[in-house]
Order: sequence, then C-alpha cells, then structure tokens
Amino acid sequence: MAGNGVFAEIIDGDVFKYYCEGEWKKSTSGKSVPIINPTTRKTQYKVQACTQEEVNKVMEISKAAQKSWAKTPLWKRAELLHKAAAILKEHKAPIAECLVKEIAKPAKDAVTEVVRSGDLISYTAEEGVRILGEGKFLVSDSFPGNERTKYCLTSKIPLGVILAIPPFNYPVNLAVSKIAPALIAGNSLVLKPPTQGAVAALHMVHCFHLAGFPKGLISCVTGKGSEIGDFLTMHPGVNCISFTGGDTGVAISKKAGMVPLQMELGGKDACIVLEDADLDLAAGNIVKGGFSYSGQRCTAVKVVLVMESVADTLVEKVKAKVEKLTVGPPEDNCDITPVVSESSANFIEGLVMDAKQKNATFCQPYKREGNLIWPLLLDNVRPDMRIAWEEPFGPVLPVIRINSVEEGIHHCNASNFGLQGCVFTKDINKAILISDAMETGTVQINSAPARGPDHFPFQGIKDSGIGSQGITNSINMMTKVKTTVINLPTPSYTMG
Ligand SMILES: NC(=O)C1=CN([C@@H]2O[C@H](COP(=O)(O)OP(=O)(O)OC[C@H]3O[C@@H](n4cnc5c(N)ncnc54)[C@H](OP(=O)(O)O)[C@@H]3O)[C@@H](O)[C@H]2O)C=CC1
Ligand SMILES: O=C(O)[C@H](O)COP(=O)(O)O
Repeated sequence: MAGNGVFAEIIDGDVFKYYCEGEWKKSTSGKSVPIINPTTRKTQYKVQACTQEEVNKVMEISKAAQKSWAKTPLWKRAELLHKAAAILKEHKAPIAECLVKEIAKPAKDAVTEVVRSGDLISYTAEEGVRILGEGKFLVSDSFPGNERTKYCLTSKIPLGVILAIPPFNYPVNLAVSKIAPALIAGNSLVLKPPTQGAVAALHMVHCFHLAGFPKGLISCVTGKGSEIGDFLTMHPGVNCISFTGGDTGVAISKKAGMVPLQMELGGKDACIVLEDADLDLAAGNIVKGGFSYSGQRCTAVKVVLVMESVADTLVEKVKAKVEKLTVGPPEDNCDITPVVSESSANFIEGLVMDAKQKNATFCQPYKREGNLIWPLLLDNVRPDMRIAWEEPFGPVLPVIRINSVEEGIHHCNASNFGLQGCVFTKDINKAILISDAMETGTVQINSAPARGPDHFPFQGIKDSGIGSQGITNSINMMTKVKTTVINLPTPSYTMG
C-alpha cells in the first residue's frame, strides 16, 4: 500500500510530503494538490503545493550538495546508484500500485515500468564508470603552423544542478532516465514530477533516500506545473533542464535561460506499410504500437499509411486484433484502460467527432464511459481531418490509404513532429531508402516504434525535441568538456 512500511515517513495525514535536504517535509503553503484516479475519477492521493520560497531553498541546497558530490569518487557514485536500483526493485509492488491508481497503467505494465527503471539505473552506473573515466589527449602539431609544444587534456565535468521534469505516462521511468545520468556525472538533481504520477515518483525518490545519497543531492518538489513550472524552469539556480512532455516543452525552450536543454516532446509516429509487407507482422505491431497503454505513449503508432492495394487486407487483420483487446480497469490488467484525465478524453473525443463529420470509416462504433474510451480504428482518413495530424494520446488510430511510397513519406514529413516512424516491407533496400527519407529521429524497420532498450539513442527532430536521450547520450548531455593545456618551453616529440 502507498505510504506504508518503509514509505510511512513520506506521508503526513493524507498528504504526501515533498523531499528537501534529505528530509520529507510539509509545505508551508498549507495547500495540497489532488491526484485524481482516472478510473474512479475521485481524489486518490494528495501532494504538497510547494511555494516559490521552498523552490529557492531547494536550489540553494542543491548547489551546495553538488559541490561535494562532484568530489565523490566515480565508483562510489556508481555503488550508490546500484543500491538505489536494488531498493527500487525490491519495492516494485507498492510503487506499481501507485501507477495503477494515479495513471491507470495496467498492473503488469506498472510492475514492468519499475523493474525497467531499476535496470536503467544500474546500466547508467556501469556506463558512467566507463565513459566518465575516459578523456582525450591531443597534441598541438596536428594543426598547421604548430609545433608539438602543447598537450591538451580533456575530461567531462558536471553541469551543476539539473532540473528534471517527466510526463505522466512514465513518471518513474522517465524520471530515473534523467536522475541516474545526472548523478553519475556528478550533478545534483531537482525533480518536479507530473501531478498524475507524483506519488509513484515520491516513492521512487524515497528509494534513493534509503540508498543513502548525501543530503540535498536529490530534491523533489511537487505542485501543479502550471503554477510552479515557470518559476522552476526560469530559476537562475538551474544549470540544465531535462524535460519530457508535450507542447509545454516548446514554451519552456523559449523561456529558459542559457542552459543546455534536453527535450523529448510529442510525436505523430507514422507506420508505412508497403505492398510486399508481411501483413500479419504489420497488423500485430500496429495494434501493439497503437494501443499499448491505450495509445498514451509518445512512441505510439499514431497514423498508418498503407498502400491501397493491401489496405483492405491489412485493415481487416488490424480490426480483428482490435476486437480482441480487453477494455476495463487497470487493476484487471485490461489492454485498454481509462485515459489519464477527463480533459484528455474530451480532446480525443473531439478528434473522433471531427473525423466522423468528415466521413472517416469507423471500424468499430465509438464508445466512451467516463475516461474509458474503447479502442477505435478509423479507416479512409484524409488529410483534411484533424486526426491525420494531431496526436490523440488515446486509443484511436487513423488509417490513411496511399497510392505511392512518396505519398506516405510526404505525409510523414509534412508533420510538425519528427519523433519515430516505422516501415513494413520485405525489401531491405527499399526500407533503408524510406528510413533515410523520413524526417524522424528514429525509424524502425519491421517493428513498431519504441524508445527501448533504454541504452539506445532516443531523439526527436522538429517539434519532437532537442538533443538525444538514451543512457550514454544523457550522461554526455549532462556534462561539459573541460580542458587543461600543458605548455612546454620547447617542442617535444616522442621517439619512434
Ligand atoms: N517524446 C517523449 O519522450 C515523450 C513525449 N510525451 C508527450 O507528452 C504529452 C503528454 O504528457 P503530459 O504529462 O500531459 O505532458 P505535459 O507537457 O502537459 O506535462 C509534462 C510535465 O510538465 C509539467 N509542466 C506543466 N506545465 C509546466 C510549466 N509551465 N513549466 C514546467 N513544467 C510544466 C507537468 O506537470 P503537471 O503534471 O503538474 O502539469 C509534467 O510534469 C504528449 O504530447 C506526449 O507525446 C510524453 C512522454 C514521452
Ligand atoms: O514517453 C513515452 O511514451 C516513452 O518515452 C516511450 O517509451 P516506450 O516506447 O518504451 O513505451
């Protein structure tokens, strides 16, 4: 149960505390933010509404804690991360339960998220030990006009205080994918969890606390992004922002100061299906890619672009699989569970109604109860429909029939998003040409888009992001290069 056992100290009455200076605290605001269970649509938990003064304090403490952490040997940083990973995995059940109640993640997927997060932390610790232990050595005589009088030593040093803001759909995994690289690289970390998912994130933070990280190195402030978000992202104490979410990220990138940004934003991942594709394989991946966690993944298949000659067959195969999806509460491990909020369900419904008015073919009747929307495949979608371009972040998947590969690539590239895409064909040469032509951060050949495995580079272009994630890239992103140059009085050449 949430807030019980080793987690008892993170709650006061019915409000979860925030984390600062290595302690769990109540906000002086005296206010709390409710977390609404998407299934019951009732308040499930409450978290502190932190004040600007509390944010200031957190930043001050984080800056001081980082200075001594940067002097902590790399192997010791790694050791603590391994410990946190083990504690997190040990407590997967209560954390997964929070994910079920706060974001309606199906129970087994919730456990997977926590275990995957533990693995991510451990891998980051190992990778950090390898890549941060290495630097570069350059000599000056390779550049024209220079003798060998300068030896340049480069190493990777921390940035300072990292601000991490993950989204609701992976509040644990997309938090640790920022926390672990930040810490192994010698930074301190301030987490602002998504409101839906905040309690799972607070439990995860407590696992780092139990592992024994120094006081003030990790902090977690809660509150609505719309209320404390700007204050956090524009705070002069922040040296780097790692954000995952929607359009909010575009706004943050315009407001943030001169600090490195890592932005993973929305997507409209296209699935191009060619005439020679294995249609069973494509159909299976389209259903998995489009409907896992009810379509609430940035990497979900969000539009199918299928060659007209195989469209009828593909649609029939996808339709048959959609009809087998189970619909209901996350506790029952249903495939399709309620979407995160009523406003999200209303937004999805708006896209569906627009498609209906413009005569898309409904492969199933549209059905909604509260936040629960039954899976829906829309065939014969045309470019004048909103669903052709907008990201539903729900269990609704449009199919656009195309007459040439170029038409599919054109649709994909006309999107303001460029996260991932996929292509189904048995012809590897065609697949490579299409992959090269698609303006997306990643293209999957013969599989649905996905971020994992978590050490793979993960990036979006255009409005889908800035920079690249994945364990190695995140560690590098959270460091800067420092060089020391040894100037010799006379040129020195090593003997052959
Ligand atoms: N590319 C990727 O890796 C991913 C992209 N996404 C995208 O995220 C969207 C859905 O996630 P969702 O959580 O709703 O996204 P949001 O952009 O609404 O929220 C993301 C995070 O930002 C916080 N936030 C809100 N306003 C501000 C602000 N002004 N300043 C700073 N932080 C703020 C939120 O807090 P609060 O909850 O308190 O509002 C939350 O923690 C979709 O568009 C999806 O595609 C999602 C996952 C991964
Ligand atoms: O936020 C998302 O939706 C994720 O980054 C996608 O991760 P996944 O592909 O592992 O579900």
